[in-house]
Amino acid sequence: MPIVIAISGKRKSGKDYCTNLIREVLVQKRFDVSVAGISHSLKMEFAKKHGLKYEELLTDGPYKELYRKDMIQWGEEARCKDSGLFCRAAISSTMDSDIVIISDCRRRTDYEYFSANYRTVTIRIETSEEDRKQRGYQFVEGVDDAESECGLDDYKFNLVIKNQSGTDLSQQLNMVTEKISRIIDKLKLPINKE
Ligand SMILES: Nc1ncnc2c1ncn2[C@@H]1O[C@H](COP(=O)(O)OP(=O)(O)OP(=O)(O)O)[C@@H](O)[C@H]1O
Repeated sequence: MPIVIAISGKRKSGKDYCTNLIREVLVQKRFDVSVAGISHSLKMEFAKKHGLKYEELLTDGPYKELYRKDMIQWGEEARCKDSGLFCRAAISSTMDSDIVIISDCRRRTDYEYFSANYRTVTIRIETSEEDRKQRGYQFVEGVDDAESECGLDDYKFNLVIKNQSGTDLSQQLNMVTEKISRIIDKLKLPINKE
């Protein structure tokens, strides 16, 4: 069963950017690492259920816009019935990996699902509002004040990565690999044999 690194952060905090860096440093340490996304699994399930084009739903083009409202509503209803549904779907195809990075946790129920089912390390990506704006962020009412953006604001994360200008990321990435290596040693997991 994989170890889960559950990443969260505000829009444009750099979740994808840091996910890639974390994946790279762990691959360098010879771990078998997969990356999965909860929003991708929602889109996949929505596409299957409604006979739509999954790949097109991943883009920011007009196709996605056509279905955006229905997809959000369907996702909320499905989550109400089963809060772990999209988390389960996201990780299901990566079970053979040593480590799975979930790049887009947004809700307490996401962290609850992974923590209840996997050895999970929660990582928050933090950045300044100024940096987010430079990366294209603009406040949108109903989005940036919604549960999906604010639900984890007060969560006690295992690690916090400061991904903002003037901050060195390499030292922080070392903290991640050290934490993961300690967990693997402690659990005596039969991985990373050289
Ligand atoms: N430390 C950094 N140095 C340079 N560019 C960065 C850094 N962090 C993020 N970026 C850039 O900022 C943009 C937003 O980052 P990213 O897509 O990783 O954010 P996100 O949190 O995943 O966003 P969203 O919530 O919208 O999916 C990207 O173009 C990314 O390359």
